[in-house]
Amino acid sequence: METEEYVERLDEEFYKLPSQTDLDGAASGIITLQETYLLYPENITSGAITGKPTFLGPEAAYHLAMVAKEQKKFQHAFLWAWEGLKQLEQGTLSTVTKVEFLAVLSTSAFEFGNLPLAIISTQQLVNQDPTNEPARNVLSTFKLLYRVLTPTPNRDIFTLQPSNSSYEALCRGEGIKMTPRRQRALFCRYSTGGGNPRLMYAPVKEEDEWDNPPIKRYHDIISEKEMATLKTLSRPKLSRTSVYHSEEGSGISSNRVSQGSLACVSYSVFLKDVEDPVLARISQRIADITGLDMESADRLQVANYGVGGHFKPHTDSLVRPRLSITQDRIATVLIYLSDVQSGGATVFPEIGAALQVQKGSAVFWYNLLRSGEEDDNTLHAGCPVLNGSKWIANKWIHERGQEFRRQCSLSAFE
Ligand SMILES: O=C(O)CCC(=O)C(=O)O
Ligand SMILES: [Fe+2]
Repeated sequence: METEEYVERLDEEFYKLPSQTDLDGAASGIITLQETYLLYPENITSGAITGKPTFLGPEAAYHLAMVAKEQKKFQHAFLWAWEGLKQLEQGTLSTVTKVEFLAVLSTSAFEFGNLPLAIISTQQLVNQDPTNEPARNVLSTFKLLYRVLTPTPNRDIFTLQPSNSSYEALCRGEGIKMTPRRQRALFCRYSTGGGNPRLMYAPVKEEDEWDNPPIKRYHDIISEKEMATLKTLSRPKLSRTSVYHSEEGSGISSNRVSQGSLACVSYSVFLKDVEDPVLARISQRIADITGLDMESADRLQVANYGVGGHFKPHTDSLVRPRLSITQDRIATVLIYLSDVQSGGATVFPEIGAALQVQKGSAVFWYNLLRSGEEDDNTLHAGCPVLNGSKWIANKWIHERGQEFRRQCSLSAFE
């Protein structure tokens, strides 16, 4: 092959390779996972994500450290630089030098609030590179600070501390606020949707997931074949998720994280009922089970999250401004179209609930109180997927048409 032709071919292939944005997105996704699930670099390399050891060499460690530093996550920056340095010392060849790692250790230890470690790292940096004038200056500044500052306990940079976000705790399975007494009042039953003829012969398995606000789970409400059809219909149309934001207008939001990367995505699509008989069937099934009218509901939204993909705490109701004549999203039906090896639960930080991903089941709750007010307790989030691929489908049911199906209340608290 002629050189020119070869170069042309390379150009053609080049766009398929991950871009810098992809790599930064992947790194950012890994750091999100580390924060949420309290993972150290060695957990990542020994297989927390894929289930088998993942080789991340010194270059990857350095990239992760730099991305973490840029996001002011200095502990993670330190730990990744430490990991990279360890690999160099074990003899792994690398284009990143010891000096570069020591520089990251020095700044991140200082920014994190561990001055002695910052001094040790900078001292080593100067030892490695005695001509490095800026490093020598930094070292004397650190030493001076050490002498003049009132001693405070050094923050332990080697131990990850959980943040005080109840969303992240719930994702790790901590802080679930259910008491045994309340638990005893949660039941499973076969439901006919209040005597719906279509469910008389084939009642659905209904389980109380939560009491207040009530959250129900319906098991086996969609077949393997139907789930496969939804995925097949969605795949060619999936695009980065956009979320409505009253302040920002409609647009791609970082709320549901895509990061534009290969490794860390949430893609979604709305499917019309006319697209396939499966969609009309699902709408009908939801109507039968919930007893609500589907006329004003949104189209079915199918979404897929890759590793690191998540959806930050939000409510599904639109409330202000009430945009559509079909009024607000009175209720949500969230169908799980896949299992997830690890991570990805749906959590409710205000009430301390965590719903596990369970393929073929759907969860249902009201976003609005009977008074029409938004129920703040329905704030919820999709936890980052740690291992696997998560598929869901959302049906948002609107107020219009439910006037005779769900009684209103004059009390603001019901
Ligand atoms: O992914 C989840 O578990 C939650 C998704 C969600 O809340 C939404 O799509 O509105
Ligand atoms: Fe939601």
